[in-house]
Amino acid sequence: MLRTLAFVHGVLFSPRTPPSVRMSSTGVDKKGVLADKVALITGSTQGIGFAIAQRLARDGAHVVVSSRKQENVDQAVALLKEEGLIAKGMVCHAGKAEDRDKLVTMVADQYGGVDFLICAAGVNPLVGSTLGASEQVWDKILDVNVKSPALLLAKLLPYMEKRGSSSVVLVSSVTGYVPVPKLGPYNISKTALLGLTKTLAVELAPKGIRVNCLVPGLIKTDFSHILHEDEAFKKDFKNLYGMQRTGQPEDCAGIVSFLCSPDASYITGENIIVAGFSPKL
Ligand SMILES: NC(=O)c1ccc[n+]([C@@H]2O[C@H](COP(=O)([O-])OP(=O)(O)OC[C@H]3O[C@@H](n4cnc5c(N)ncnc54)[C@H](O)[C@@H]3O)[C@@H](O)[C@H]2O)c1
Repeated sequence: MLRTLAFVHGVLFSPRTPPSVRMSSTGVDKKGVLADKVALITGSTQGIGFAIAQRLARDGAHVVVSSRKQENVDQAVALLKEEGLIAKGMVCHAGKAEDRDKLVTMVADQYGGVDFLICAAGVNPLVGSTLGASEQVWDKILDVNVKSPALLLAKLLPYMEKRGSSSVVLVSSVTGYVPVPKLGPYNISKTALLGLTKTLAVELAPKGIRVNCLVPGLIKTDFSHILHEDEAFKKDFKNLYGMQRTGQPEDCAGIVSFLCSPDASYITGENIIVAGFSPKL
């Protein structure tokens, strides 16, 4: 007699598999596809970064969350631990070299390095004309959004190449494909990340490190609150692209877990759009 089988993210369960085998009393999926792996996620105390950290931890990884303020780091770690997940945290302003160095030292001391690096930290200090942007604005956007993933990865590289199956996920935006007016330097930084993904994927492939890119569309977070408060924009957006719901941070998390998992072991250099539409069409 045929039994119904469920395939859950690389693990096959029959309906008779007791839930305790899948999920321990602590909430961590001990047999999770990312079990015993270590993931470092920048900009991860809320929004998309937090949803990714939570998902990777639910899939078995030890996660290290970070952002600019200690209280936010503490709160995010506490939330993850409340769920029985394995999490640590450290303050890291992604644009500051000394903060990046401290983070690298911490993960090297505690875990001997990391298997996965997810760069979710991103800023946009300007709504206005591209050519009206000050040099300070350009520097801030390019420092945090574009340079910091490359500089952090450079420091982590000696540890990541030893792990054997490392994965990096950069976080771009559909504005990198389809520029949103008045967000010029931000749009440009997100296009640069598509290029950074391609270049690093080729450069790091011989070292066994895969580099892919998450490309979110409009996702409901504090970062995008101005757009969500604009009812006319949201109506046009829904009419134009069809999906009648708003993207949530969790919509971006499963794909990152997949990109880190062995199921994606032959996938590198890809930009994967999670936007409710495809700007490539
Ligand atoms: N929300 C969207 O619609 C959307 C769409 C496309 C791309 N993105 C990208 O997704 C990423 C996450 O955005 P979000 O919407 O989750 O924002 P969010 O504001 O909800 O969360 C951003 C997180 O990054 C942290 N952060 C901000 N600046 C930082 C810095 N300099 N160093 C370290 N941490 C920093 C914040 O403290 C917070 O934890 C960003 O790179 C953003 O560009 C967001």
